[in-house]
Amino acid sequence: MNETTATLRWEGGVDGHLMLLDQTRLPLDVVEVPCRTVEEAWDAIKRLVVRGAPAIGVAAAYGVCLSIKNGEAAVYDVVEACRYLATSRPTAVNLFWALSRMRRVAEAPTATSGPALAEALLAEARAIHDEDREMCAAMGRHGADLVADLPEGVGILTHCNAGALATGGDGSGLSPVFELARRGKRPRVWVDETRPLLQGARLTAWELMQRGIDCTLICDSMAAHVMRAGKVQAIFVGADRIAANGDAANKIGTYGVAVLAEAHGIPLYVVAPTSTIDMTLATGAEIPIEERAAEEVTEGFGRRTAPAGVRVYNPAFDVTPYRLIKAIITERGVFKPK
Ligand SMILES: CSC[C@H]1O[C@H](OP(=O)(O)O)[C@H](O)[C@@H]1O
Repeated sequence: MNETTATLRWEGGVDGHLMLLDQTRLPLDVVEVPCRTVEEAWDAIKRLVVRGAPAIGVAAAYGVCLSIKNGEAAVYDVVEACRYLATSRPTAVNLFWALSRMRRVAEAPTATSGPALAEALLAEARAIHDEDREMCAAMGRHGADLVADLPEGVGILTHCNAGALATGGDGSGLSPVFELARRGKRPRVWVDETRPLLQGARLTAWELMQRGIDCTLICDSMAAHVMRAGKVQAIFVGADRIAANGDAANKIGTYGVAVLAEAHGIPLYVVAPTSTIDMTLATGAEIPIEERAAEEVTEGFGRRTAPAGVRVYNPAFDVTPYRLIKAIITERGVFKPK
């Protein structure tokens, strides 16, 4: 399959709407779905139709623009849209960062209303999207530069999906992998399937195969064996929120990968735009961790694999302490947690 459909895009002008590549349908179907109301945008974020911290932020910014009616925007509607969209998912700080930018447009002392505010809101959402594209490219360069001395055929392990599907551009955690491939390094990627929602199996493997990059899908439980066999020289993951001390929240299972990485002397790199850094939180202990429905574990993708009524704990993220992170790669450069 060689599909190149944008993760998300705005169609039309101030009376336009948001188009999303429905990530719940991948890899079997490449389907775009429209969001024409703020409520539809909320639902798309909640159900992971669009997902990944930067992509959630960009989608929320466009979601605020869906409060525009007949080409006119009203401050009250914008503020209400921001409040509502902020309740969709709690962990990815990019969501709140993007919504605060949109709200500032409406509440600025020089703010306008009606058609002028509508144009200003759409311009801000487009700016957030364009900036994300640029950040993705920069993270790819910085990440590839950091591991430039690794040999051709370097083994890289990934967890979850931090590719183009998780951003408004060409990815965060996967961006250095794409850049290494462009530089002829022929990376060999070991893709954690990433239970329970299988973002690795469904999305990362799909993205890598789309680009002809060597990848091998493994169950999460196989990562230790693969590392011990010397098949992994570096690990790249994304992040949903990074605290001031460098602790990073990412998809559940990342902390376990980080502990395994330390045990095997393999560097683990977190790749995230600075919009993912939350300086209001001193440590990762304060990062809100989303808990999701039990059915994602007991009957993922419609097939029951656990007894009815079994108790389930389904945290969608965990926190990797900074001491297990070799470096944090952002669009502004590489930071090594002290
Ligand atoms: C580039 S951020 C990607 C980040 O988001 C994913 O979570 P979800 O799929 O639930 O949105 C995962 O934590 C990825 O690392």
